[in-house]
Amino acid sequence: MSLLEVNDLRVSFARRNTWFRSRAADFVAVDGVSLAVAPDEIVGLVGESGSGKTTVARAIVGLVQPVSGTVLLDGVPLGPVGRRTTAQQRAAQMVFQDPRSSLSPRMTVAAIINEAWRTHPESAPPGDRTAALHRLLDDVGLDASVARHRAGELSGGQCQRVSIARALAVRPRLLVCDEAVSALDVSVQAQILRLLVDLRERHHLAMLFISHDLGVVHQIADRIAVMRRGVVVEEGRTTDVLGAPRHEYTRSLLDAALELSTTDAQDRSR
Ligand SMILES: Nc1ncnc2c1ncn2[C@@H]1O[C@H](COP(=O)(O)OP(=O)(O)OP(=O)(O)O)[C@@H](O)[C@H]1O
Repeated sequence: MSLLEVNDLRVSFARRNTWFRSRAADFVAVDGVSLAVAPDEIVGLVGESGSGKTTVARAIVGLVQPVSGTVLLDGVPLGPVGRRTTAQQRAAQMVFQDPRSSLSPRMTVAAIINEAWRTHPESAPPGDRTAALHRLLDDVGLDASVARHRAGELSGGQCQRVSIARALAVRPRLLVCDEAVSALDVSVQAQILRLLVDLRERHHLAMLFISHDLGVVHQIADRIAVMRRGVVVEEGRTTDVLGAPRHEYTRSLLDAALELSTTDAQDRSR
């Protein structure tokens, strides 16, 4: 059985007609998306900017209310936004693109993790929290001394490790990573990707990994779903989708990625 199942999800946003100060027809950002993620599986969600990837992610974790469709975790439908149980809120955690803006720069790393435990006390470790905090930091490849630092003093890669630790602190089943490595240098990107693959194995985590970068998704995803204008146009095993794309849009994304990497290589050789 799938851990996450999204069925026929539809999300729209109200639009205003500024000329007549009236309400225009709603804009449909996600138009009947279905996808599934098995336990321990990493599914990549790709597509160009504005295709609706983040909106799908936000609907899964309960940050936006869909017009219709269902999101099931372990076969259980998740409630509407604001009415999910705490266990449901914990189960799917999101890791955002820009770790510097998703962490409060003045808070220490210890305070950030403790806040997650305060929000979800049922996931807080019994006994010595300092030891648990250090284990958590070790889990994401950070030294225990980082606990005392404020988020604003850390590098982008360290901040993203802290964001991942904060998500792990509440013992989720699914990580929804939205462009989680896009703001990082290529070498740091590779380290964070390795960490995510590692965590999947150690914690039996499933992941929905959203990225516009096919190269990155190729490195991490078992399966890929390709979104265009609110619709999934193609999905399958990563090697199949990227090796022999069936949809013209996937082919155009691949061509664009190839062109970009050729230009990069030429720039580097100059
Ligand atoms: N809160 C909102 N109100 C109005 N329109 C929105 C809102 N959130 C998203 N949209 C619109 O929905 C569409 C899909 O946006 P979304 O952020 O999901 O795409 P995306 O594929 O994640 O793109 P990007 O990678 O640039 O974030 C876009 O046209 C966007 O402008």
